[in-house]
Amino acid sequence: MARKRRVEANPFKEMPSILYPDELMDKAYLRAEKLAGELRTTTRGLSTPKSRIIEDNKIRVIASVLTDNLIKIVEKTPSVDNLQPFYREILEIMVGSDEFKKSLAAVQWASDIIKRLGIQYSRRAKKAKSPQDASFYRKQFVGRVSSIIKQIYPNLAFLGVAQNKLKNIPTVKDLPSVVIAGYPNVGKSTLLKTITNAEPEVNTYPFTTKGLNIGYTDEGIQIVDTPGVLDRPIYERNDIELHAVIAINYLSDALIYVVDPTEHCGFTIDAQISLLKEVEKTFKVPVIVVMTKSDLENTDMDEDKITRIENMEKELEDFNVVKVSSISKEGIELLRLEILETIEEVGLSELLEQ
Ligand SMILES: Nc1nc2c(ncn2[C@@H]2O[C@H](COP(=O)(O)OP(=O)(O)OP(=O)(O)O)[C@@H](O)[C@H]2O)c(=O)[nH]1
Repeated sequence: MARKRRVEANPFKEMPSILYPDELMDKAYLRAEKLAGELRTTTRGLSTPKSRIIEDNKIRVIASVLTDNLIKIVEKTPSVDNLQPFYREILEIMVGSDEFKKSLAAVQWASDIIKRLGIQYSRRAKKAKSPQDASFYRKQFVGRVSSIIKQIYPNLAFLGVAQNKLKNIPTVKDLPSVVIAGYPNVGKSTLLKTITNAEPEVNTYPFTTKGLNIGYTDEGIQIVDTPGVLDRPIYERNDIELHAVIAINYLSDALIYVVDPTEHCGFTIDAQISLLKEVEKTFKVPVIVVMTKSDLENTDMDEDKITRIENMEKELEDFNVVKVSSISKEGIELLRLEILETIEEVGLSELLEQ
């Protein structure tokens, strides 16, 4: 089976900090004034040629500071179309890709137009008939560029917020990855801790308020628990959650679906099986079904529940099923082996740590 992804380091890490219109104009203006000061000390009086030189230089410095800052934003921000699918979904979830694209285009537009105005006004200042004219062209230039910068204020503000949100999203390592799914309270995070023998890294992905929990097995398999993402039927999800499901889909080489046959989780076996089928259909990767809480297997049993469990066993005939208890550790070693075999089955064993 072809691997779906190669997730690289966070592509938004290089995005520069975004200056706001006033800060940007101040920066350009200060640079221009500094240069003008230097030029003035090398000249005496304000003859027409000298004033032309000063105003022309101010215009060129302002244009270049502004365009440099704007173009840096465009160049250091990954283009939406070249993003890997996983990060494209993240972008959609966190800030909205359409608005992101639109804002970058606006910044590019402003940079182009300021560059053109810079050339135009520098020419005018150079040809000015008097110091007053030269200064008038420079002021007109400053007025025009500051109104352009103000015009893209919403776009700069949007990119500033986006940069803040996106710069710290953690990298999901390019290791074979198994995603854990199942209703709330079935024992997913306890299982993750048990099979990875470590406190998982809790990465604050914005999928839900809870983030992603990631742990690593001794063999170097990445196990990803996705609280709030794969824990209820598709029809109950909003748009953002659907994008989260798609993003997680790009990460998963295999799935562990956790079923709690004791129903202590508060969800019926039927509901759990039906979510299993939905997740299996959506992800199209091998699924290991883990029947958890096996230490409680024989508690609270009545006729009804016994029938439901028997039906469940029939429903799960086609699945690879492992019974485990995170408390007594029953089945844990078997599950580890199953995971390893599944990773080998999907052709990813060469990615395992030696
Ligand atoms: N007896 C028993 N209890 C378990 C086992 N695994 C988990 N539990 C308990 O079940 C409850 C839910 O476990 P969690 O691991 O938090 O479940 P979860 O699926 O991660 O829940 P969410 O974070 O809400 O999605 C906790 O009280 C656990 O202690 C098990 O194997 N045996």
